[in-house]
Amino acid sequence: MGSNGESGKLPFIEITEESMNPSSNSWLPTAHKVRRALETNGCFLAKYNQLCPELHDKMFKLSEELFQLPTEVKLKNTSSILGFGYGSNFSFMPLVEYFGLEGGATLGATKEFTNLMWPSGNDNFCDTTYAYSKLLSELDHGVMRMVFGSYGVDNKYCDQLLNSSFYLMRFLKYRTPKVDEINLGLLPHVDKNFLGIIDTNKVPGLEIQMKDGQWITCQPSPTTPSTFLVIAGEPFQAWSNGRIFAPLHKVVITGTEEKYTIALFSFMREKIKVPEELIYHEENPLKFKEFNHLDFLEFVRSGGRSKVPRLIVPFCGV
Ligand SMILES: O=C(O)CCC(=O)C(=O)O
Ligand SMILES: [Fe+2]
Repeated sequence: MGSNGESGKLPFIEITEESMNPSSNSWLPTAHKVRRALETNGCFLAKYNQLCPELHDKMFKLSEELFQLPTEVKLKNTSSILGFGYGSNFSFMPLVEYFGLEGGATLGATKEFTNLMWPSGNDNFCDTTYAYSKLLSELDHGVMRMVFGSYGVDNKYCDQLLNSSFYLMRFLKYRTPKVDEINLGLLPHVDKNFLGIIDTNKVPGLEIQMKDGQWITCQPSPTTPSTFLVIAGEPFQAWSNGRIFAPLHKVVITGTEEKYTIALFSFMREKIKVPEELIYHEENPLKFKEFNHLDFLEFVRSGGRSKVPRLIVPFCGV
């Protein structure tokens, strides 16, 4: 994904191996940029060369193979958590179809998913998916460490939270609309994960609403490979006492080509609690009570709330 046209508005930040190392000179300046971007609009484009274009291409080819499996096989991908398994044929957004690899970026869960989809094995899918998701998870954790560090939050607290994280790797495919069919790929929503890393094939369609209300298109650019969208979800907003913005976004399919997306979403097992460093009792009092991330997902699922875009304030706002 890259920037051009309207998506020029998204900051573009280079995250190198060196700048991900907290003892390097470039770490803190990069951390401040990352934090400012997430506070301003809740997302930015990360140029991350550790994940090379060859691995990206290989992963997207395998994703096409995954979507070619028979429906009865696809339906075996289930989960007790809303949106974590296989989904398709939604009347309100008919173009999208997706799989969820729960426990993404771990070899065990990747093997389990592969064996469920290909009972006779598919080592190429398993090895590539694991290598790819591992690199994306390092970017995800690297970005979180930067935000925590930029706020001056105690490292111990940061480690405790990050060590409790787990991932959902989601594979999405959007077919093109038939005549007279709506072109909405994904309803406008705000993510319920902590942080997300999004990769796409060359087909555009992701639109994000900036804090000022303007919608921008996130345009994949052939001239900037190894570029990924980093996007904050509502739990990160609560953790930061409201300083990180979690943007509304949707997918609209206008062209004649199918869009494929691969996303890695992080979730926390440890309670999410605003760090002391982010509460100034007079001017910036506590705005969110501590909460359990999985309880938040259950709150979203229950009571017919799943189409309400913003739910963190009703869930744990003070
Ligand atoms: O396909 C995309 O670009 C967006 C996916 C997304 O927003 C999601 O899965 O929450
Ligand atoms: Fe999303």
